[in-house]
Amino acid sequence: MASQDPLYIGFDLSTQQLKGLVVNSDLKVVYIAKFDFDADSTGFPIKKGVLTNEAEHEVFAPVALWLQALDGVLESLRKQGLDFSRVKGISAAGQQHGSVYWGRQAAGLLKNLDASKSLEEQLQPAFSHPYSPNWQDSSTQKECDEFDAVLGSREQLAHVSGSKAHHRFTGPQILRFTRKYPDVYQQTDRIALVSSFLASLFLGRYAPFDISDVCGMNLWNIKQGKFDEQLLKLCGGSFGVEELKKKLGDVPEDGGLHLGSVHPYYTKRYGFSPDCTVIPATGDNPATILALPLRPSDAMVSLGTSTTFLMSTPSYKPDPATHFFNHPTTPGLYMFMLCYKNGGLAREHVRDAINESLKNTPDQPWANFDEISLKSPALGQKSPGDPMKLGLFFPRPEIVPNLPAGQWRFTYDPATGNLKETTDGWVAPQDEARAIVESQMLSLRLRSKGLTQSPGNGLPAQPRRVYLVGGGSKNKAIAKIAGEILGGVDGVYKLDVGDNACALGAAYKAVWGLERQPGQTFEDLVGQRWREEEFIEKIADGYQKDLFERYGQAVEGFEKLESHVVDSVHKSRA
Ligand SMILES: Nc1ncnc2c1ncn2[C@@H]1O[C@H](COP(=O)(O)OP(=O)(O)O)[C@@H](O)[C@H]1O
Ligand SMILES: O=C(CO)[C@@H](O)[C@H](O)COP(=O)(O)O
Repeated sequence: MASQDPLYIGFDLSTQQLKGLVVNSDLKVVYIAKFDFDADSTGFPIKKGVLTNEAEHEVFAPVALWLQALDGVLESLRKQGLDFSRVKGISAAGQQHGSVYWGRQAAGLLKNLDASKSLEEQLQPAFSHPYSPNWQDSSTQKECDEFDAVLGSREQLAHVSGSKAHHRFTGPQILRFTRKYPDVYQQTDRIALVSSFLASLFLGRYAPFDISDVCGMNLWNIKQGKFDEQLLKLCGGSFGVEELKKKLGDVPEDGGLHLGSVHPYYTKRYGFSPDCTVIPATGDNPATILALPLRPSDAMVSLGTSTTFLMSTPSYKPDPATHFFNHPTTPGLYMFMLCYKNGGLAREHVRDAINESLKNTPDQPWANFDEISLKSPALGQKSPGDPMKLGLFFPRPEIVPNLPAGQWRFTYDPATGNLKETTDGWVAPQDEARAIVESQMLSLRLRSKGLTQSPGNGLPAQPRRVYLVGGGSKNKAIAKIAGEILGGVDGVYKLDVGDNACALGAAYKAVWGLERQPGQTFEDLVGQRWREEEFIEKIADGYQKDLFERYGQAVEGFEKLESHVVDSVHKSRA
């Protein structure tokens, strides 16, 4: 490859870090830089990337932290030797649902960015509110009840917007914001999503929302392709629809649109070419499905701070228990998603309890967790007639199902259907290593069964392949259990850049945006350049008949268990 061939950068502004990843036109990764919020930032009292106000169930992140991180990542790429003048396109991914509140000075400050100062030094006055509500926030129950009711039912809201109301979704968050900070709302010139905020920083002016990420707001009417007037009316509250529309801006349909060139801040400070083009930034989950030419029969499980289950599908089958978004690049396709708050951090909880109980934290902190989960029998059954051990492990309030923080442990006898809430027979924390992974995977299997199909040969419905991405995809013990439960006739795979899949998807979006032929789809372009042998690795078997059937029985027990816990929690609240 000639040294002047074009390069593309994808950024990933997630919960715990900002990453920047550079690829060439052959889709090969040539540079990676990471700014870890807890470890690398200065001046923010954050933990795992966020601040919390437990009294109001609020979780939020300081926006200035992200400004510091962006200069940090660009500096790091410079130190690694990246020649920024070769970068032809930029795209990005942001943690979904988070909102950024630009104040009246923002447009001027963005336009006049001064390359002799850092972004953090000059942009702090640009925000009417210094914090971005985070996807882990659960302060909006009242607003969610209003969203679920406004179109008649939560089913109808899911039908229109792709999801029932969720605490973290931007519409309910904005409505609460109008009530908690009415003056600040009035002083807000523009509301961004984390993704469009990042694109705005590169453009030096407000960037529009992306066609996929806009579906994480409970405001976008997916079938009509526009904001829903009734939902806007509710969300704008006493300030009205027109005021809100102005703050939200337009949403272009084309995920590969050329939004404009990078601001001179980046040409002067880092040596970007003045014609480096900014392509719409999308959500971190939509970007993740762009990390490979995903087929409708494949499933992706992102094991990040959240656990998400992702599929690309031509069928729109909204349901209050799941999410549908527009596909980030391809009209006519949708992204199906499940999202769990208790993903990586909940697994870390069990990992730490195990290391503590063994009074031994190895250099590889997951070693004990992995060893124990692999030697524990499936479902805790030492012999086939034993009851199955099933549980829910939620150190934080959960989204799926909507439950407060807590731990619930059961035994289930599939022969009689008998489910018993008990800790008898459980050895804590050891039994929890396998049980927490099983619990997370059983929930995914339960909720995705409507979208999977039989791969033929009389085999039961299941994904063709399961791709693991995100920080946890390095973990082969988790991969093995995932394959046993979810199946996958072709096996369980991880991407070569497994924990950077989201930034990779954003970088591929930039390649597609700049290099596509007229009418060429993302799948076609990436499919042609994709080199499977180099880019992915099979890390575990998928479908194994006996285990798949046994876990099929466990799914039935798990479904009962969840409704039992949901009922008892709701009764105790009533
Ligand atoms: N070897 C491992 N085994 C299991 N989980 C891991 C391992 N390494 C990292 N993780 C998990 O990855 C999570 C971070 O994933 P990442 O995708 O980078 O996060 P983000 O949600 O910020 O994008 C951490 O919370 C950690 O629990
Ligand atoms: O809320 C969701 C999806 O609905 C989360 O998946 C966020 O998008 C943040 O994810 P990570 O930081 O775990 O990547």
